This record gives sequence, C-alpha cells and structure tokens, in this order.
Amino acid sequence: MTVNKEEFFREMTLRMSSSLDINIVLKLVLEYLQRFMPLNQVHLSYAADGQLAESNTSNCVALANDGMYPDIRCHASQPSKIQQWVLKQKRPFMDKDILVVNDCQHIASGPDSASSLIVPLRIDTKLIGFLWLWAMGENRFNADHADLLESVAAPFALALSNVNSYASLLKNRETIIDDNRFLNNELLSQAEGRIIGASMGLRDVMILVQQVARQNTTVLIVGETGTGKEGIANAIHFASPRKDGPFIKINCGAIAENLIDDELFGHEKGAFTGATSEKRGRFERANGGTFFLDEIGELPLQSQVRLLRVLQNKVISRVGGEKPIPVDVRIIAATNRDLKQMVAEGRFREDLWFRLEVFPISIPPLRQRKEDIPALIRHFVTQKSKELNIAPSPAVAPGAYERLMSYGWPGNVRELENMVERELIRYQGGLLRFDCLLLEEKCREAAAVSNNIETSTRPLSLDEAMCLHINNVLEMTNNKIHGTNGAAELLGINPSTLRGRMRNLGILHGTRNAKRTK
Ligand SMILES: Nc1ncnc2c1ncn2[C@@H]1O[C@H](COP(=O)(O)OP(=O)(O)OP(=O)(O)O)[C@@H](O)[C@H]1O
Repeated sequence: MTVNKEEFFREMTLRMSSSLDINIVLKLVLEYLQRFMPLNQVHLSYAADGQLAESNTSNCVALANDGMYPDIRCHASQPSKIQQWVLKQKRPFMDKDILVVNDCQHIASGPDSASSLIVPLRIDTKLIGFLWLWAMGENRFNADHADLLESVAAPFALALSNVNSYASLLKNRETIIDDNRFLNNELLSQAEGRIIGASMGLRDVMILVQQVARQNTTVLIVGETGTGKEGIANAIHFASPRKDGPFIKINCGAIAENLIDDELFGHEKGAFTGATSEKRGRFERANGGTFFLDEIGELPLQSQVRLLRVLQNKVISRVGGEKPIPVDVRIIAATNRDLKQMVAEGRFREDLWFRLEVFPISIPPLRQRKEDIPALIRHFVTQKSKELNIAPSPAVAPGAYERLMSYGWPGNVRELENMVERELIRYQGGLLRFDCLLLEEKCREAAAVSNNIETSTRPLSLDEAMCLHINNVLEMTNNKIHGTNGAAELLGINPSTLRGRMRNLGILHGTRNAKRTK
C-alpha cells in the first residue's frame, strides 16, 4: 500500500492537536493508523530519567485500544534488551523476536502472543518517552510501518511534553489551592480564638461586627494602637460570605511612599526600570475576598486619589498600564489617627474619608474595659507558655490581677501581651507575680521625672535612679553589655552583676525597646 507521507503527517498532527485530553488524541490516532497497519492498541509512556521503564506497563500516560481486549500490553521477559536497542539505534524498534514470546504474562486475558512497535520520543536530544503500538499475533509490524511512525515522532514528543507540563501545572494548582485552604483555616481558627472579651468589654463591638459582616459595606475601624483592630478586621472577614476568599492586608505606614502604588495596584512589564515582568498588586490578590488597609491615615495623598477611584469604580489599573481591571473586593480600613482632624488639616482627602466612614467601628482602649484583663492574661499565659515550651503553664499569683487591672496600659493589648511574654521568659518556677510591671512603671516614671528635672519637686528613689542610669548607658552602648565599651565596663561592674541588677529592675536586655513597638 502506497502512503502519501505528507497527507499522513498532516492528518496525524491535526488529530494530535485536536484535544487537550491525551486519551482522546490517542483514540483518534489509533483509528487513523488502523488504515495503514494492523493495530489493536496504542499507549504513551514517559521515560523515567531518560530510560525505558523496567516494564512496559509502568509510566503509562495514556492508552487507547479498539475494544477487542481491555489491555494487551504484556510484561516483556527482556525489557532491558529493548531498552538497549531503542536507545542505541535511535529509531523505532519492531518487536519480532523479543515480545512475541510465549512466556510473556498478559495483563488481561488475551492472546498468547502480541507484536509491538516502539517509537522513542525525544525533545532536542533528550529522550522523554515512548509511543507503543500493539497488534495481536506474531510479526505484525514491518519496516514500512516503522518508517511511517518515525515521521511523526517529533509531534508525538511535543504532545507528550505538553501533557507532562499540563499535568505538573494542574498538580501545582492543586497544591496552591490546598495551601490556600490550609492557611485560611489557620487564619480562621486564629481569628475565632483570638477575640478575648468578645462577650464582655468588646460585646458592643462584636454586635457591630456581626451586623456588618454579611454586607459588602466598607468598614472603618478606629482605636488606639494595640487595641486589636486587625483581629476585628479578621473577624469581619471570617463572618462574611467572603470567608473562603483571600484576606489580604497592607500596612500603609510600613511601605515607602514611592512603592505604595506598586504594592496596591501592581505594575505592567516595562512600567519602570527593573519591571521585568508584570506583577499583580494586593487589590488584585484580594479579588473575591477582603482587603484590609491598616494605618490608612499614613496613605500618601496621591495614593488616596487612586484608592478613591477604586472605591468608586471598582476597577484598578496597574502602574504603567491603561487597561482597567475589575476587582470585587470588600474594603476594611483601620487607623489610630483622628482622620477628621487630618481632613481639617488637609492631610487626608475629605471625599475618601466619607467613602471609608460608611460603617465606623470604634474599639475602646483597654483601660476602659478592664474586665477583659484577667481573661487576656490567662489567654496569653497559655499561648506564650506553649511557644516558650513551658509546661504546665504557670498560674497567676493572688493579687496580681488587681494590680494589673489598676495599670493604665497605654500600649493596650499589645503591651499586655508583651509583658506576659517578658514575665514568662524570666519565669523560674512558682506563681507569676508580674513584679516586672511595677519596676517598669517605676523606670518610666523615673524617665518622666528626669525629663522634667527642673520642674519636678519629687526626688528619684534609688531604684528609679539606677534604672534610669542603666537605661541611659545601654542606649549609649547600643545594648552592648560585655566587652570593651560595653555597659558593664562603663558602669565599672561585672557583666553578670549588671545582668542581675537589670533583671531585678525589670530592664529586658535587647528587647526592651523592640517589645514596646509593633
Ligand atoms: N481581644 C483580643 N483578644 C486576643 N488578642 C488580642 C485582642 N486584641 C488584641 N490582641 C492581640 O494584641 C496584639 C495587637 O493587636 P493588633 O495588631 O490587632 O492591634 P492594632 O489595633 O491593629 O494595632 P496598631 O494600631 O498598632 O496596628 C496582637 O497580637 C493581637 O493578637
């Protein structure tokens, strides 16, 4: 039978590119090839590490047969011989001697013998897999068949490579979806467990959270630093219909002014020097979910204009791009600043303020909800003990709660959280007394007194003066205690004596400043 090779090539490539489903492709190929050769089954396998698989049944990517037998692949008795032959000759292998043997084990009940024709598939010089043709009976394939198949090896190699890439793409996608689900659940459990005082000092706040969560309304959360604004934003997201979508956050005060638009809106490739690829901004990432803009009062005026446009039109455009990109995002903003005052001073746009202030939620400072303090302390003692591997988590000494409740907590819950952590770092058994708080208070008072030394009439106590002096020296040495020019040397005492004094006075080395700020 004479074959028009061009027509054969054209028809084969057409069939190979007709579907993304490789099993459908193989079925179409099988039907077409049956016009030119005896054929009952076709299968594609990839080459593990550039090798033919140990058995022709492994690494199978797709299979099609004519329905006479479910699967006529057989375990070759000498797979390595085929392997060596195919790799050495770099051309299709016709199985006349090896697979057509009587000792092969059929996967399904089938004839005692089958013929196979194997086509190695390469991309450049790399062997990536094999195309296997099967026909029942002995010596069914000849050199013409091999020749014909060799002419379509390249498109088959491409098809196999695409299948592999597509499969790994799907796998990566699954992994990402799974990771996202996991992280969302983590966030959810944190958010749920986090709001201590929800039924006490934060009761009114939580009522507002429940009311607004089910809507798409923009929310503005206001409150002093450390009152838990982010936790409330989280709670709104997870109580809303968007809870399975992303919760994306930006701290407007923590990003340099010239980078903020890029972070919010992303950029197109080539938008500026160094923009080598396109980048999605946080607005786009928040699509279908909630976008939390923390410290909104720090947003530069020029970004405020762009944000206003997004709130009005619900579309963004990337830096360096004209194309409008629709975004479905619920906005929650938070601030510890007086935005009204900022508007009056011309530092915050009035139109944006109106847009944000649709549903304000104000979180009271901790000093106005002292009833939450014991529960917050217990919560953080349990949580931080776990983190610090302290088991069992220690109990609080009688009388300590009263003392902690009478303190003003200017840093609110964050300050309380840090104080519990400090207490646990120093913990040496027994009950938690939080004496450090008293000493720290004294230190702070001492600093205040010394700042007003001329106007103050109260003399510093010895502990206060010592605390103040050590703190000043530590500041001079950049927290260095040991060695030349360390605080111990400057104070003329042994470093371990200094450490002991610091411990007693409640001065925490290295972290004393960091702990008080976010
Ligand atoms: N009600 C609460 N229950 C449990 N933990 C809380 C509560 N409120 C605040 N926290 C914890 O206190 C810390 C500070 O909270 P958060 O960062 O939400 O405060 P914030 O008001 O956003 O502060 P800032 O204005 O400085 O951004 C966090 O670790 C948070 O988990």
